[in-house]
Amino acid sequence: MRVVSAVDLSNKRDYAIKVLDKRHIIREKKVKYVNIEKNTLYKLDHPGVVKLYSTFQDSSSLYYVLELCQNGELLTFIKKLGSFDENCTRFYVAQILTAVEYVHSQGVIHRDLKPENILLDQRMYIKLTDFGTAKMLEPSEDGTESDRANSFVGTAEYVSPELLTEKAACKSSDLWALGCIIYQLLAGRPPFKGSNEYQTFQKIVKLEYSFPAGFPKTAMDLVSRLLVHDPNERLGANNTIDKLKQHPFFDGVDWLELWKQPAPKLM
Ligand SMILES: O=C(O)[C@@H]1CCC(=O)N(CCc2ccc(Cl)cc2)[C@H]1c1ccccc1Cl
Repeated sequence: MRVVSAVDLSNKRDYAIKVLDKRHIIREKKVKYVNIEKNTLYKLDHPGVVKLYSTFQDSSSLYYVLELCQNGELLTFIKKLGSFDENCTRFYVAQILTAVEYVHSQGVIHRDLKPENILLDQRMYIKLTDFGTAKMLEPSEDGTESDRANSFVGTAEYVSPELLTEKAACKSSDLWALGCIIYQLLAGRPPFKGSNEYQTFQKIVKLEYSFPAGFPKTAMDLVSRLLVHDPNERLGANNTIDKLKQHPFFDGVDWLELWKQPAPKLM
């Protein structure tokens, strides 16, 4: 998969064009994912979700014309700065949380949330991307977390226990990933990291992680309420994301101004 930038000469606007090689898609048996990404992205409309403007194809490739996120991946900034301070973490986690809340309200589970899939635009606001592995819940499936989607495993460090044991994701799986992202923003590394994928999976199912010295208390409490084995027990599970927003870690966040106020200076 390649992403090239493009300019629409009629309106001088910048776009990102995601180019997928058809042979590769067929070889990787991902034909259904290209449809999922298209249908999901066309359906979603939120400042924290990358916009899909159009798709086209030629004999060798599929093209997705997407909103350009000038500042690239959140992961780049975590690597550059080492970790975020509490104030910046609070802002970015609040933005990610409202974007995830919106995506879930549309009956969609992202299933592969991670700092590489969280892009930053010109204003340094977040935009969720890479919905190729998202799952659109059938209306009947949108019940408690016991309603599962089917087999797909995300990226090792962020995958939830239920995805490893029961091969099925639910909205709460995205909350687990959020817990991993909060930890990583403040600690500079994800909570579960083995020397290989299998080691990482073992740590996840055994809930084997600890907080580094100096990890802020309220953030520690929040992360420990998200990195919980039972998907139903995670803070915000079963469509109670408001309870998540009320956690003391978010004290001071103005949820109504979140997508209007200037992003904090990353330092
Ligand atoms: O759904 C659509 O918008 C069209 C419909 C017509 C069409 O042929 N395609 C491409 C289908 C496709 C999917 C995978 C491979 Cl490997 C080849 C073709 C679809 C398509 C075109 C461009 C980008 C994505 C998609 Cl799914």
